Amino acid sequence: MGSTASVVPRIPVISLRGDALTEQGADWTSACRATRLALEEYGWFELVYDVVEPTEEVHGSVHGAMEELFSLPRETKMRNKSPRLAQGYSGKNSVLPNFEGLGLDGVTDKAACEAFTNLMWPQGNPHFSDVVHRYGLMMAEVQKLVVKMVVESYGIGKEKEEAVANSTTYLLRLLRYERSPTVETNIGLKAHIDKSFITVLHQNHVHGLEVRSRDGQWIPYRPSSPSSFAVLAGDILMAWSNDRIQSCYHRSFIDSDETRYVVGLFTFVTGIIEAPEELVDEEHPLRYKPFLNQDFLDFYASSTVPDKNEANMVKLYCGI
Ligand SMILES: O=C(O)CCC(=O)C(=O)O
Ligand SMILES: [Fe+2]
Repeated sequence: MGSTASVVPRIPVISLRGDALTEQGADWTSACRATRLALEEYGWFELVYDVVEPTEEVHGSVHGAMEELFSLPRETKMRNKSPRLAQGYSGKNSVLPNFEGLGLDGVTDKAACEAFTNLMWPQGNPHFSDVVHRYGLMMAEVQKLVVKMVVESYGIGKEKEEAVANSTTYLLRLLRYERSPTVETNIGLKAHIDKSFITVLHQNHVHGLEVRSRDGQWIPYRPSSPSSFAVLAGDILMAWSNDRIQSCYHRSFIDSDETRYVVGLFTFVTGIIEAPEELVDEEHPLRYKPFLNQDFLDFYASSTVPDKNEANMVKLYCGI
């Protein structure tokens, strides 16, 4: 029997295949409960989503598309401009020397994928547009499934799930990590909390993500299969759940000589964020005033609090 003193906490792994994917399936209820508990206790989990075939081809196609995208000249990538947080082109600068990212808002909409593609390849690149659109749709399905499981496990009315689903926006971020030869640091992204509702991440075979546990230990993410997604709770989910779910604090590194590619789906909600009444009771009094996701993002962007990555920004914005 080993001591538990220095044991790194395990990450919850939830596998969705076969029966567990359908409401009628025998495992559905336990999968819903496991998902909710993982988000409540850890703020994230690994989801093995074994429903897309052939696995290697589906995921490999998007990594190939990213390779093609990031090999474009910097001036081309910089055409993807946005005043919004994390939506334009970022990285390969003194703040983020080992990182590069491009945002594609509205990825579930084919026209948005085409517009992004045409910005990068004015002569057109239907293959890229198609691959990214299909991958975005799949990730959106993953996100919807997670919302459905959480809502069901809390016993919240179906119309609330629909309300969330109908007002969700889908920002796809394509991320690339490569050790810069001119800097000492191996940091990819400094520790932070996503300002999203939910973040879904898929990486190639190169590791780098770490998530902080409640007792302050950094847990390295080592996906157990190529079909694994990391599902992270963002600040908006924390507020919506009335603090039952905690948003998760994470960071990334690049230690490898190989390039690390990550596809991230960051979802946001356009309507008013307000905890469902089922999540408010004597033991859990209302913790946040109703607010708009975009207003919170604007507040975050303009805030001058000393370390806004560490601070509980949503509490600061509308906590009761
Ligand atoms: O590189 C990763 O796995 C995480 C990326 C991330 O945290 C972000 O883009 O917000
Ligand atoms: Fe993040």
